[in-house]
Amino acid sequence: MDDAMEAATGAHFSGLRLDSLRLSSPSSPSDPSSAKAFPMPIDDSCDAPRQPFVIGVCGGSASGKTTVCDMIIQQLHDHRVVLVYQDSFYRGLTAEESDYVHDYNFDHPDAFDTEQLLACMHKLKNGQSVNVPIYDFKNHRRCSESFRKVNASDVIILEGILVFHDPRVRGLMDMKIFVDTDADMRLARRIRRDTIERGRDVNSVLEQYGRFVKPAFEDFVLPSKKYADVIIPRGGDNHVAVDLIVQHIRTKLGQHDLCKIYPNVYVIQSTFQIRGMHTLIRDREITTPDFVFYSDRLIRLVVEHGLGHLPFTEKQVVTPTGSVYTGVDFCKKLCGVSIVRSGESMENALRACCKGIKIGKILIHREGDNGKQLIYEKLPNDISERHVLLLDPVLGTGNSANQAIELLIQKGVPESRIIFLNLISAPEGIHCVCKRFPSLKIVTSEIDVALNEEFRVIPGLGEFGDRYFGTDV
Ligand SMILES: Nc1ncnc2c1ncn2[C@@H]1O[C@H](COP(=O)(O)OP(=O)(O)O)[C@@H](O)[C@H]1O
Ligand SMILES: Nc1ccn([C@@H]2O[C@H](COP(=O)(O)O)[C@@H](O)[C@H]2O)c(=O)n1
Repeated sequence: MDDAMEAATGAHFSGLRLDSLRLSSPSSPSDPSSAKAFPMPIDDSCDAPRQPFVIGVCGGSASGKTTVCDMIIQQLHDHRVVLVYQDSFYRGLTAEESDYVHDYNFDHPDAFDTEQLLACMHKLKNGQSVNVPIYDFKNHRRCSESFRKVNASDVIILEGILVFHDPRVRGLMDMKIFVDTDADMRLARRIRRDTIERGRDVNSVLEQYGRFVKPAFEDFVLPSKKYADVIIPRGGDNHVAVDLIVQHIRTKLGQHDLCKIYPNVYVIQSTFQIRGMHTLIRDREITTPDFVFYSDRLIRLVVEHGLGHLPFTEKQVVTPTGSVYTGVDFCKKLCGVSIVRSGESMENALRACCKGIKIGKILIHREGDNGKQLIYEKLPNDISERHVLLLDPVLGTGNSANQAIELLIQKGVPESRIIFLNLISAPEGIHCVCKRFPSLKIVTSEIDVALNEEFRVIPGLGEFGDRYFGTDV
């Protein structure tokens, strides 16, 4: 069988939920003595709390801003998203203004309390919850007794006709969307909405539209369209545009800071399913069979993603319908190398994906307390001609990984042909490996917070090998 490989490659993602850095559960021992051999500078920025991703959604009245926001929120169901309406920050009318409400311009920037909006947005960006006023369109007043509590989140969407007008508000946004809907459509929707929901009659809607809404749209809203990163024609009817925006947000959310520093670090896209499996294997109460079951599932995902980073060539096949399907042919020259002992837990998943794959082993053995290390290896003779999938479920200090990688390079494997697969990586391990071997790829399923003073991954999952092979009595 030798190299024959039947692997299914999935699209590669580099994703991680923002809040996955803030887990808490028991930690795992790593190798303190070897850790001292490579002092590692720790980049504190990795542990800094993350800022939420802020999206501004602007457009004329009744253009479909709220509808588009609802669609985005629905599709981002596995992230915490909150919606802030600029309308909530309408100033309440004074008694005098109320007497002349038909002369009041609700579409002018001065109609909003922008200072209060800014204060709320700054708090939310800093991870604090806020009480947002509730505005009553029928009485043109704020509810004096009640507020809407908006919690800190991964994504904050700020929606309103003038959210691009003030540069300070614009400056808070990571992404700016303009909802562009025909004026006649906006007017038709506004007549329907304002008569049904906002207690107006058709005449007053038309009069307000001609006197204030249309001129303000031309003076303030339309000129702010130039600040948009994305313009959505036809608003909520444009499912393609919304899908693309959601994809982009997901990519942005998934980018761990370390993936930005080291472009060869890939974190598989986090889903509730993956978080659920991590929750189980990190739980110290889980039984060994369950630990093995869920670890195997996660390992399989990491292996599949790792295989997606191998080169492939175009291949055409004829389907049973007689048509030609243009696809790809997998890379055949590859092998696995597990770092003994815990790396052996990943071998089955690799074999299940790559039929007949050769798997070598590297054992790094500490000899007494003198810092000396012995390396035993059993590797394919022609390893220098292969792509290598290096297997170790936890990347802690990075010391054993570096020694294993060093050995592979000595054997003639180019650094760029090594893909290091693991379930959990500590930032220190990533720094250690990526600084020394910048063209090697790391594929992992979660990046943890840090190593503690005993060089254990925090929150981690304990000693993986012992838990997997049931030797943790
Ligand atoms: N694509 C659409 N098709 C039909 N009705 C729509 C569509 N988009 C919005 N509406 C309706 O138009 C009105 C205004 O939409 P909304 O999303 O609230 O606009 P905005 O937030 O820009 O004022 C609402 O009553 C909404 O149900
Ligand atoms: N008391 C008020 C306050 C605002 N308006 C109108 O609301 C429009 C903005 O809200 P959208 O949901 O349509 O974006 C704006 O054009 C104001 O004219 C109002 O009529 N009465």
